[in-house]
Amino acid sequence: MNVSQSSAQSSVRQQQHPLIQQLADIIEHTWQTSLELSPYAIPADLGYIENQLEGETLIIENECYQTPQFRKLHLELAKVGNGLDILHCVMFPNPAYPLPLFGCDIVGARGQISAAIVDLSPVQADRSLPATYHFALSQLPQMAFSQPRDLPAWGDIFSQFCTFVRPVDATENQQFLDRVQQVLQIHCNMARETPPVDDPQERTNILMGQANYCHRQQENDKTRRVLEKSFGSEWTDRYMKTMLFDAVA
Ligand SMILES: C=CC1=C(C)C(=O)N/C1=C\C1=NC(=C\c2[nH]c(/C=C3\NC(=O)C(CC)=C3C)c(C)c2CCC(=O)O)/C(CCC(=O)O)=C1C
Repeated sequence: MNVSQSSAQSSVRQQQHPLIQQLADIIEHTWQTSLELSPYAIPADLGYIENQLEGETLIIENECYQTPQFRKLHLELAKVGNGLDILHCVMFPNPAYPLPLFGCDIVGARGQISAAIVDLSPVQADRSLPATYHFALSQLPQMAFSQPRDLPAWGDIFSQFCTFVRPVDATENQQFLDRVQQVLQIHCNMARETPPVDDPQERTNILMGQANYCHRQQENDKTRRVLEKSFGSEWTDRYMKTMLFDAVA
């Protein structure tokens, strides 16, 4: 099933910022070529969402898969009116695997990306990444971004390797794209090589780490406000808890 081609052809990404289009294609291509994808059923009303409010159309497109190592791969593209373009991506490991959480968020307004973040976030209680990841990420080439951004308080869930920037030109857009591709490829390669854990306590620790990540991400009021404006707080709360950041614990 060549999903990436079909989804790339008929996707909202054609109406979004080029960096978001390229990132969505790269993420899909890397998943297709590095992981054994299976379908992941999402509620029929949440696959493609279009909402008109005060003349402004909000379009959300969700794509989900699963693999032996990942209970959910989620790629979401959203377009708010003709102003806001968003790419959201989270890879939730199967809690039997001691793997970090890959997360990526790109927000663009009127042709300028204002927030671009990519991270492999630890689930360990001491906030450390597995040594193999730490080594691989520390080997990545240093990148210079002229406008690094400060993380909000809930951003203590991100690792020391987190890239959070406002890319200012085509060179920095390309650098960010390269970084996402490098991080994603490391993650897919590591995931394939990582055996599941048997120890019940270790599995509990993984579940707790994922739950913490999801609960902290739900503190992002920038996301909440955009969704609430179109769908109200009750819908938004359910959406953030069941589609964007659904903890299994
Ligand atoms: C892996 C990390 C990560 C993941 C997975 C994630 O979902 N968010 C993540 C991070 C993150 N996002 C941020 C900001 C914004 N997010 C949105 C909106 C949406 N983002 C979405 O995914 C969706 C659902 C489609 C919507 C609607 C807007 C509008 C902004 C403001 C843009 C700006 O400041 O220039 C910030 C800065 C928060 C701050 O400074 O307080 C961080 C750290």
